[in-house]
Amino acid sequence: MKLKTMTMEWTGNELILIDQRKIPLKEEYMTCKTYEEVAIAIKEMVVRGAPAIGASAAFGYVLGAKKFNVNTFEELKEKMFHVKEVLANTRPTAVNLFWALERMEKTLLNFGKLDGIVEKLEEEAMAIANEDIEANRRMGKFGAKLLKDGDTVLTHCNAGALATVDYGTALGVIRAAVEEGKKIKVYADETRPYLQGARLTAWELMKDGIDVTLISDNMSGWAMKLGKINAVIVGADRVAANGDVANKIGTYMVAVLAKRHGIPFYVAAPTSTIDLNTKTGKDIPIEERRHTEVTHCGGTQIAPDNVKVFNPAFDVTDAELITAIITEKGVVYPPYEENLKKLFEE
Ligand SMILES: CSC[C@@H](O)[C@@H](O)C(=O)COP(=O)(O)O
Repeated sequence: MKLKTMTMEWTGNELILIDQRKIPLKEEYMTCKTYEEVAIAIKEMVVRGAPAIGASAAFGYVLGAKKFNVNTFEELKEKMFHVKEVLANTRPTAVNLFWALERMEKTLLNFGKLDGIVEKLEEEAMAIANEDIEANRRMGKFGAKLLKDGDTVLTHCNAGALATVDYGTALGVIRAAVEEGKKIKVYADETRPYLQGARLTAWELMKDGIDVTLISDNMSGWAMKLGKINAVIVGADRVAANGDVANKIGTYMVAVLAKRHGIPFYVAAPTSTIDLNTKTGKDIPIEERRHTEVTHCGGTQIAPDNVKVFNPAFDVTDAELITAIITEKGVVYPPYEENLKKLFEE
């Protein structure tokens, strides 16, 4: 079983990830042969973006199962509880990570025997990856209907092919609209402090020949006021049952600005990102990352030594600021509590 996209390659024995820390200056790859290496790749953001993290963790789980020379299924089960824990203890906010690991563990437990388990787990990881590509394409088709020829879309962070197995969520919607022949321009927030917009979104869209203009985060309000933006589309790391959305830090600010200017604010997220077990945004764990992400830029110190820093990697946008959530099962409008639940009932 094999899979190869721009973001990741599964060879059957290893997971090869494009090193997203190096883009756009270098195209380098990290080869993970063990589940521990996959955990490091997720934690250090070699791979990032909710669905890409989920699929990588699933392949990491397979690498874990391959590693152990055990005699009984019980022994394997014990070892795999640990593998799951190591992979889960990497990044707390994106629910796709836990969703994928739960799915892998359920497959293991349901299979219940040693013989053939690695193949079974590999099949499941491949399904997770392929379903993500399929979901993004479907989301793209639904979302493209919300855009008209000539629109300029503002996006935040990178919710593109690099953040997923392929095609992207927010950028998937833009790609689909462009594929339909619509002329769409994109404004990409640089997305301080980690600069996923400047480094990844700009790179990815330019590679595809999609018209992209880079702005720093503090320019989005002014760009809206000047009438340059027709819609905002972002991805999500976790959608709570009431429709609150955790996404890259700065998303909330953009949503407030969009409301002020009467611009539709869309979230594109597969159902694997919707977490009905998390009631509201208040219950979503927000990752805090190292202070050097704020005090340094491209390796250069830009702030005084020992300055105090607050570096939450995500924020929560209240459901009331969100015009619609685009999923692979269709576009969901308020009331979210009721309508998100329906997605899982069909
Ligand atoms: C399709 S990806 C959606 C989100 O995961 C994305 O917008 C985001 O916030 C990524 O954060 P990151 O910290 O780069 O993993």
